[in-house]
Amino acid sequence: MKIKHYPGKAVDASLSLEGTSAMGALYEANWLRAASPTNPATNSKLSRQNSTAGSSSFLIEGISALSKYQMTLENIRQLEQQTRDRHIVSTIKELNGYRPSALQHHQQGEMHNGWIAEDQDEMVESTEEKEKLDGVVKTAPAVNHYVLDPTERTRVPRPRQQLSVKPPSLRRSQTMSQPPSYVTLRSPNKKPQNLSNSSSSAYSTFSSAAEDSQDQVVICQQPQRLMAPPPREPPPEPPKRVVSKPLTRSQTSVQRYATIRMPNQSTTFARSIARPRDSTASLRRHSLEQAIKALKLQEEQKDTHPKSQQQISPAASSNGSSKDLNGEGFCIPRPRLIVPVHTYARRRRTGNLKEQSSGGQDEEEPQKDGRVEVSREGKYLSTLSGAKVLGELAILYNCQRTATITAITECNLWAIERQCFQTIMMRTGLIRQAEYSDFLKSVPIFKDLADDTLIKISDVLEETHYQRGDYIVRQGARGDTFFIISKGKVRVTIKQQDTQEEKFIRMLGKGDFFGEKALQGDDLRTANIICESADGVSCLVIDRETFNQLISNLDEIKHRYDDEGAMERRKINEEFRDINLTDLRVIATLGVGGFGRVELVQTNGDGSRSFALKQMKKSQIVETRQQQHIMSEKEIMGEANCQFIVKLFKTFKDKKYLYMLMESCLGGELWTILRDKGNFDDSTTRFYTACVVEAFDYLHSRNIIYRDLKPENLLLNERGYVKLVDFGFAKKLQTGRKTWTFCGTPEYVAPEVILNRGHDISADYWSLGVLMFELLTGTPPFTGSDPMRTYNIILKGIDAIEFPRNITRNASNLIKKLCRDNPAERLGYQRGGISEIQKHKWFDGFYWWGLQNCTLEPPIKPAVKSVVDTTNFDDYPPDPEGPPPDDVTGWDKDF
Ligand SMILES: Nc1ncnc2c1ncn2[C@@H]1O[C@H](COP(=O)(O)OP(=O)(O)OP(=O)(O)O)[C@@H](O)[C@H]1O
Ligand SMILES: Nc1nc2c(ncn2[C@@H]2O[C@@H]3COP(=O)(O)O[C@H]3[C@H]2O)c(=O)[nH]1
Ligand SMILES: Nc1nc2c(ncn2[C@@H]2O[C@@H]3COP(=O)(O)O[C@H]3[C@H]2O)c(=O)[nH]1
Repeated sequence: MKIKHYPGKAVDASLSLEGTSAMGALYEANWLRAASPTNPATNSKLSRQNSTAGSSSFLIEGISALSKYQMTLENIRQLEQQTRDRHIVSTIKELNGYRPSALQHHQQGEMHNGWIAEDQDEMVESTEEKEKLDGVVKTAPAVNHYVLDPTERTRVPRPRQQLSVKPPSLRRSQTMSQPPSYVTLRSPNKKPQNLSNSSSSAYSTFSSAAEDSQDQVVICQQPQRLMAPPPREPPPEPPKRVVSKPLTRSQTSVQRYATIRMPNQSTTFARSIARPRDSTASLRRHSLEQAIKALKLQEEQKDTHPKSQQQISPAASSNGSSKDLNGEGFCIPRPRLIVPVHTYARRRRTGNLKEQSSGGQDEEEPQKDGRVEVSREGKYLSTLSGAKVLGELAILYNCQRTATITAITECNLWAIERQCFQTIMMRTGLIRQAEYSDFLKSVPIFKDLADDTLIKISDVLEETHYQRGDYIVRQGARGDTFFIISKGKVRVTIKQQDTQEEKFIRMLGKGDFFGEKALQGDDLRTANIICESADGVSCLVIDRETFNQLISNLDEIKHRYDDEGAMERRKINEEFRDINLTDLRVIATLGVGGFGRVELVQTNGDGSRSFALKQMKKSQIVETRQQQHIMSEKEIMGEANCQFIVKLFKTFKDKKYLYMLMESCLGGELWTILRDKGNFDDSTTRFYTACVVEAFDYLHSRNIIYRDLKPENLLLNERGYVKLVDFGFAKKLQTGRKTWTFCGTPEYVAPEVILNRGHDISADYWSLGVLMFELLTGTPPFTGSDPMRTYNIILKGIDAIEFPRNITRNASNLIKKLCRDNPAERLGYQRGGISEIQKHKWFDGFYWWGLQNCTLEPPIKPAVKSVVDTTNFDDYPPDPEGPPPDDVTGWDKDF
């Protein structure tokens, strides 16, 4: 569920429980008045002209309707549970004004007059709508309105992150000290409020609307402010009104009922104006119509079993619910309904309202159900008849009537008073919340969650229903929701890459969940979920925000549907679960990085293996504002399960350092070998480049950008295979999104990074071209005496670079295709993806399969005599700086 914000007052969304006792008294008074034969309201003529129905018939009907309604409150609830239409359910839920969270939002909202939230900007699509909302913002107090939006929307690109600066390295300027041009990207400014476009029409509560003059009975009337009314004859004198001044909020419903029974009157409740979208409106209407149908059904049943009819006294029905929600003696107040019947006279339709919908049969049609016509701004919208609900929008949004309803035949309408309606919603909502909590508690993965967490979840979840064969989730689609199956079975399938056929994976049933992967990853669904049960599937749906806050940390959720690789990875990590820092013994230093040293270590009890322990000074990470990068490094390396990426087994921390325990690669850095050899031949370069292509394939298919390719970050294992290390700049991107962090190594950085145009995985293909060039020649193609000069050379492009003769034509062709100025033109980034690189002529005959299975013989076999042999590494003197200061600020709590 997403939170959408509507201007206006959130009265409907914020009914507090304390209010119910006062409300109870009000209802009681209303009930008595409605039931009393001397009630002036009931004595007044019904809207049917010259009706002989009279007050007594109305009264009788009113009382019996009242008791029936009280009996059928539960019906509404049952309807909510039974209905298969997900819109109905979500809508009814949406109507519930009971949520404590909604109340809080409302209270906050009231302090924020005149705002439009970002979400709202997204929601309002047309300028016209925006303008109207702007107007609303000015005139109406703020409201928080909760809307389930089933469409999974796109996100706004993240603003550029802070300039990333890593400390200088020993050998190469590893990261840019300053970008050449630094442009701070800000979040898009919030739309300025258009205060001049006020929509606060001084709309009279009982304005005698234009339609009044047209011999029509207007039941609800839309304010006329949006359209200049056509010139008309002056309206005839309106009939004398029972209530002549506008109602205020505190006035009782009895007074309002008195007014609504006025014949030939338009009845509207003037409040702040907020115009809900029509789609939402129609959803709501639909749900209420279903509710009324259920009421009717029950009534019919009662008619056929008259003995079962009981008249419920207000005292007996007013308080107490069948369900004690919390077991603490709290009873949900049972709302009392005042259901007077309003009769509206049938009138001939006039004006510009569309005729054809009724097929001109109005005159002849029997009067059985009654029909009304809906129009807006003078334009015909629809004709409603029999068990349809209308007038709910003004109540829900506390706004002026959004359409005009005109009786076109004789109609009997049942009216539910605002507060009563709200109470029904509150009550049914609370009952449902309790049911959801109970259900969640019965689901094993949630059983250990705290009660208040379960309540929070039940508070926001939405129930949806699907028919057999429906794709609940489609692989590749964007996803923003998490599902728990409450009824039925679904089938999980995954499209095969080669055949595109859907492979059956598993069945999921009641209590199972799905949809977590898109929320944890890059938004995209990784499998299809198809409704399997003949009688449909019901799911409880949770929005991303709630998922992240309350559920995502559950281990079971994270790993239930791990693919093979992830499972294997987890097993590996399990192995290291019990290893502590104190169990590790330092053998020698393997390297020095930006934040500290990398030591070769062994565990105390096991001399057969060795590990690399990267030790990073916390104070230095904070100084250079690299906290986020370090967290990302841990996450990406800790999850990666690729033989071309160094594995991270465990992390530790103390007051001064963060530690990463990794697999050790004792063949040394590719940089060292390159330095010693000067340059590599074509085939050696091909092997190492291919290893990187494999690593990139793994990362890019997960939408992870690496951003720090260079020979220093390529380590050889004892066999001579190359692995990517140092994921300090790696980042998981949202699909289709770019990132703006200025980072990398000057010689390897792509032009769009320098120009701060936003970059993505295509920047890695650029650096792959640079790597090829450096491996083949010993020097990167773009090399200046300082980073600024280097950037200038990069911006001149690869075509300005002279290729030495030892670079073959195919190699130079591939380098040029990788180092295209335009990221979209780079090989690997186009339709064929990374396979385009693998298929390039330069790789002709390369044994990719052998590489992937590690059966291919590497070109250089490093000399590694034992698991503690560090001869392939340079010698490093002890750290001259000594230990860093403590950092106990806690930023690293998740490390
Ligand atoms: N798993 C490992 N096995 C062997 N040596 C390693 C390993 N990890 C790192 N090293 C050595 O330590 C050096 C520094 O490691 P790394 O690049 O991860 O640190 P860093 O602080 O991120 O460095 P940089 O400043 O280059 O970004 C590497 O270049 C390499 O020589
Ligand atoms: N805005 C709108 N209201 C409609 C439509 N069809 C029926 N209605 C009903 O007309 C009612 C007019 O009063 P409300 O705005 O309270 O609630 C409105 C709806 O219940 C429609 O297409 N648009
Ligand atoms: N990728 C994957 N998803 C699965 C599997 N079994 C169940 N699922 C669920 O299918 C869901 C499809 O949408 P998501 O990718 O969001 O989350 C996925 C998982 O919750 C499986 O074996 N692999």
